[in-house]
Amino acid sequence: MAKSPEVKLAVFGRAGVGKSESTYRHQANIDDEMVSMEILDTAGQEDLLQKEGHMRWGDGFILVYDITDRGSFEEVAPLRSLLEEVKRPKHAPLVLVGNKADLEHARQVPTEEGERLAADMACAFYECSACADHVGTGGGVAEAFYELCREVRRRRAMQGKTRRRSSTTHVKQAINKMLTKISS
Ligand SMILES: Nc1nc2c(ncn2[C@@H]2O[C@H](COP(=O)(O)OP(=O)(O)OP(=O)(O)O)[C@@H](O)[C@H]2O)c(=O)[nH]1
Repeated sequence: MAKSPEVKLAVFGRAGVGKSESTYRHQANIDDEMVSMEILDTAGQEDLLQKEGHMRWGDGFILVYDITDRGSFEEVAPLRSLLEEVKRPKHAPLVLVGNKADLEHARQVPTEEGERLAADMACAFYECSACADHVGTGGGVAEAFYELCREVRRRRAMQGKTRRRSSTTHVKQAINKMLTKISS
């Protein structure tokens, strides 16, 4: 089985949304590849400088809100804007997670709103329950991490191709120059 390089993932979200419970597994077999993830569980209370530092550090990002806390949902879009600013001109791979899906009776954010926000941010969306003892919400936490790893890998593969293409272009240009010189 192939061994892939480490993927650095950072989990962001308001205090209490369930980020610690989300940092769940550090090695996984994803699509027949062993992926080791370094997962940073940021503190909900960190200041701007710390947030920016963690955003620069990460390869991929999980933005978490609590479906029973509308305020935590409203903090997602500003987090995403900061992420875009820090990573510009690149777009950082991310997934959106609505946690505490087991607390349906206390829901404040409808699933459709989460889906809409994810569509606006062009990322995958999961509603899940990070509670270890909760069974039945489709194992969303692990799947969210796996999908993020896949997205990081897809981007790396694309960047590799672009780099290879551009270095081939340079070689071709150099050969053309030499040939022009020789023939003139
Ligand atoms: N019902 C329910 N409770 C959860 C879930 N995930 C986390 N919790 C609870 O929510 C509380 C806060 O969870 P944490 O993981 O500490 O939250 P956090 O986002 O790491 O908070 P900070 O470290 O303060 O930023 C804890 O009591 C958890 O047990 C969930 O999916 N369902």
